[in-house]
Formats: sequence, structure tokens, C-alpha cells
Amino acid sequence: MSANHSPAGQQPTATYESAFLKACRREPVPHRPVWFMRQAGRSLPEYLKVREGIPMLESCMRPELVAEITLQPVRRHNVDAAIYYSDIVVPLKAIGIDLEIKPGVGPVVQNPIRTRADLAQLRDLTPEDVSYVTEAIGLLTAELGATPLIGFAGAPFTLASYLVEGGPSKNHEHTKALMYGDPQLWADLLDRLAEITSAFLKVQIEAGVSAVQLFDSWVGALAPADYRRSVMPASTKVFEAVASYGVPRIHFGVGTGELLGLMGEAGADVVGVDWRVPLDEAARRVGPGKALQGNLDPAVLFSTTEAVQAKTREVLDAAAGLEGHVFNLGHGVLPTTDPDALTRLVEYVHTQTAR
Ligand SMILES: Cc1c2[nH]c(c1CCC(=O)O)Cc1[nH]c(c(CCC(=O)O)c1C)Cc1[nH]c(c(CCC(=O)O)c1C)Cc1[nH]c(c(C)c1CCC(=O)O)C2
Repeated sequence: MSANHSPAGQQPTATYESAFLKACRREPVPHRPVWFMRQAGRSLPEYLKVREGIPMLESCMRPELVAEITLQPVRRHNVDAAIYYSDIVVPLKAIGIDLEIKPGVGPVVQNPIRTRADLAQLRDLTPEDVSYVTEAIGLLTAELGATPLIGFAGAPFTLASYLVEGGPSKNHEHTKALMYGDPQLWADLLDRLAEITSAFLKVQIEAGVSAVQLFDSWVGALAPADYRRSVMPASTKVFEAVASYGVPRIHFGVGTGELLGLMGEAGADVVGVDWRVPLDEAARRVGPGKALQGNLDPAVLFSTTEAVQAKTREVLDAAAGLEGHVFNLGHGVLPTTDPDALTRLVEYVHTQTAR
């Protein structure tokens, strides 16, 4: 157990008592906690400066740089949590998959996985493969004080989509072809990815992160019956693998209105919601016993301050009856967002919800 947990009989730490972790546990909060997916990154000039000339994946392997980039949005915006700076393809790179992140495109995989023989590319991940992650998290927890650090990983479906397509995809046609055409190979692929993802999350938790988020960004491409049959077993396996640590587990995807109930059922403590479903309706779909995270449309931040506040009010009103709510965007910060609009948004949510 790491320092931010509260084992029975011990004094809770300031991190354990933070608004973010309280909201995840559905306890009363002093103010609504706020963080933003992709809060680190291209919206910040200080990020562009330190990343200059360093390829994305290389930047993820330098502990001091990772710590600096992770801290930048915390310093600037007064958010209630930090998210570890990395990428969902980092564990795949770490086990030797030939891939890169192309600027403006996303992850590109040299040899897509489409046959049983291709599965051999996916060996187990060991802590030694990602020692820079352990090191960076050590630096960060020392710097962050009471501010919780969120670890994350890509969910098996979203990782499979990059591996099978060979890169970003709108329709996921090769992925679905494999899923429907060779269900056994598909199940074996997702199970391998569940093992790798579980190992990667365990490394982060043991190094000291206070919560984990499983990004199944593209799973909204599936109908519920296919999700339940072909994806949910692997995601459930990941959530079960980290359950005993007791850190909150957040489950997020885009366009997942029809999947929210199942994504909660897969084992999450907190379900992330995009902007397409109001949070009161999302709560009905998810059912009791789980907190929600979301869900301001990231594009709203390009509008006037008045409009941002009005749309934020709508999110807060829809969340009024929830047991636990973590304020976030419905997806990541868009790269050309004005960072001052993000700072103002944090301030607005905090003052509107202070008690
Ligand atoms: C699908 C996905 C990826 N990566 C990630 C997801 C899931 C989140 C989501 O749904 O948006 C997760 C991710 N990637 C990154 C973070 C950092 C932490 C944070 O949220 O602040 C996180 C949480 C850094 C990054 N990951 C990436 C960047 C931009 C690259 C750069 O700055 O050069 C950052 C800051 C690259 C990346 N990596 C990926 C994409 C689609 C891209 C964008 C490509 C582009 O538009 O250039 C794959």
C-alpha cells in the first residue's frame, strides 16, 4: 500500500482526503474537483518549449521531463489532480512493438497484428521495461504534495484498434473484421492486451499513483451486444487485476452513451462521460454505486467566457443529484485551446461549488 491510501486504523493522508479522491469515493467534497484529460500538452506554450526537438515517445522515457510536463498544468490551472504524462502506446513500445507517434496523426504501427503469428509480437511487460515510469512517478509524488496523481493505460479494445489498423482509424474496419471473422484470435489478442495493461497499471500504482483511468477512447464504435461479448471480458480482467489496491478506477470512452451501463459493470468506480449524454441521464444509465466524471464539450472553450460559464452551469446542474462528480471535459483538451480559458474554468467551477 502506498502513502496515499488509508489502511484501516491509520491516519488518512492529505492526498487521501483530497477533493478529487473523495469525489471518486462518493464522499462529500469541499468543492467540485476539476481536472482535464490532456491538460498537459499542446495547449501550453511551456509544454511546446520543453518538447522542442524531442520526439513524443522519447519524451515519455525521460523521468525529469515527464515530471516537468505533468506539473505544468497543475501550476498553471490549479486543477485538483495531475495526470501522468505518457501515452497509451508507451507499454507497447516498451515490449518492442515497432511504432511511433506521428505529429498531427497519432500512433502508427509498422507491422499491424492481423494473424495468429503476429500475436508473438506481444510479450509480457515487466516493471524493468518501464523503469522510467517508476522513477518519474517517484519524482512526481514528492513534488505534488496533497495533489493526487492519476495513472492511466489504454483499454484492450482501443490498443487493439491501433495494432490491427496500423494507425488511427475512423471506421475500425480491420479491427471489426478480425473481431467478427476470427473470434478466438480476437479474444486471445484482447486477453494478451489485458495482461499488458494490467501489468502497466500495477507498475504505476506501486510507484504511487492515487487513481487510474482506463482510456477506451474508440469503443463507442461498437454496439452494446458486441461490447459485452467481445470487449467487456478483457476490460473486466484489467479492473479485477488492480481491484485489491483500493485506488479508484476510472473508465472512459467517447461516444459511449449506449455503453455506459456496461462500462460501469466492467468494474469501474468512476465512469467518464462525453458531452453527448447529460450527467443526470448518464447516472440513470450507469446505475447506483458509481461516481461520474465529465462532461463539458471541449469545443465550448473556444466560445465567450459567458458561454463557457453557461454551458458549465448546465453540467453542474445536471450533476447536482449525483453522489460523486469529478468535473472534466467530455474528451481531451483540443490543442489550440486558450490555456487561460482553462484556468478561468477551474476557478469558475471551484467558486460555484464551494461550500
Ligand atoms: C487515443 C489516445 C492516444 N493517447 C492517449 C489516448 C487516450 C485519450 C484520448 O482519447 O484522447 C492518452 C494520452 N496521451 C497523452 C496523455 C497525457 C496526459 C494528459 O492527459 O495530459 C494521455 C492521457 C499525451 C499525448 N499524446 C500525444 C500528444 C501530442 C503529441 C505532441 O505533443 O507532439 C500528447 C501530448 C500523441 C497522440 N497519442 C494518441 C493520439 C490520438 C495522439 C495525438 C496525435 C496528434 O494529434 O498529434 C493516442
